[in-house]
Amino acid sequence: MNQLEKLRQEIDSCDQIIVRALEERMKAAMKVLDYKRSKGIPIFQPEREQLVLEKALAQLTHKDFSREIEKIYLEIMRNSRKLQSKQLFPYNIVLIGFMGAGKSTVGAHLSKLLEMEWIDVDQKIEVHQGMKIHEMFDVYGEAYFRDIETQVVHEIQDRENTILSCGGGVVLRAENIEVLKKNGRVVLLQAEAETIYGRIKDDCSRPLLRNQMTVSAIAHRLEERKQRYYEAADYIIDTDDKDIPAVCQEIISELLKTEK
Ligand SMILES: Nc1ncnc2c1ncn2[C@@H]1O[C@H](COP(=O)(O)OP(=O)(O)O)[C@@H](O)[C@H]1O
Ligand SMILES: O=C(O)C1=C[C@@H](OP(=O)(O)O)[C@@H](O)[C@H](O)C1
Ligand SMILES: [Mg+2]
Repeated sequence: MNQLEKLRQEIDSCDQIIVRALEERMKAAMKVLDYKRSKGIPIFQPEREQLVLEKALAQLTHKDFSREIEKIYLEIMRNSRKLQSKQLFPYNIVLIGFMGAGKSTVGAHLSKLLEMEWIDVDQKIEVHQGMKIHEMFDVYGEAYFRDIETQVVHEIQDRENTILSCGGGVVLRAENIEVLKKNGRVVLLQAEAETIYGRIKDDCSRPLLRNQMTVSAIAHRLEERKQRYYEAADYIIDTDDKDIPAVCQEIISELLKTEK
């Protein structure tokens, strides 16, 4: 055996240890998951990941490698979250609610937390059409936008284990909700008109509120749509006075509470 082969053997034996250890780690993570579920303990705890990372890095004898090992560890934990999410949420998490309820922001945050894929329907429409939503309303009108919205909803219907942030008007067509419910559970994010106003008053990207950004105009439109939101919702989350991480934790615990 030449020198290179001997050195490669060293790597091979390291790989054997790594693969075995990773497999054991994943099995242990699954056991922790089952235990937490049975006791109703929050499953995704970002602060715990930081501790795990610190403990792992403290074991290093060669501090020169700490940056690389840290990156590998972050990846291990990212994959662990992904594995757990696949097990816990084999369906799509569909976020609906009025403009400013937080569907897009919560979707992005949930996606990082759960390491699940995320589609923002409005963003997909913008890419699809090569223009902003408000331009689409101006140039082609709302009816055209609604048709594209329905088209995109159909395009994404076969997805699984994905977070889908919808536009506020997705409930206006029963067909959209029917399609989204095939593989998804619908979570309604709620907020009072005053809260919504506070969140979006300076944002002019929402054409339906462009010339009527007032609490009463929001309250009026909210009232018009309320029934549709409630009918579509499998879960309802109030978001007033909750920050984004708190809304995400509540969504997760509500979804896990009930096996529908
Ligand atoms: N729970 C919340 N607490 C504070 N700000 C929020 C909350 N949810 C959303 N926001 C803010 O409100 C604005 C609109 O949120 P967005 O996610 O675009 O809503 P939507 O997609 O439902 O229209 C953003 O600036 C976002 O940061
Ligand atoms: O409520 C609506 O009818 C709409 C909501 C918007 O999305 P957000 O709810 O994410 O703002 C966007 O789809 C479009 O401006 C129409
Ligand atoms: Mg949005």
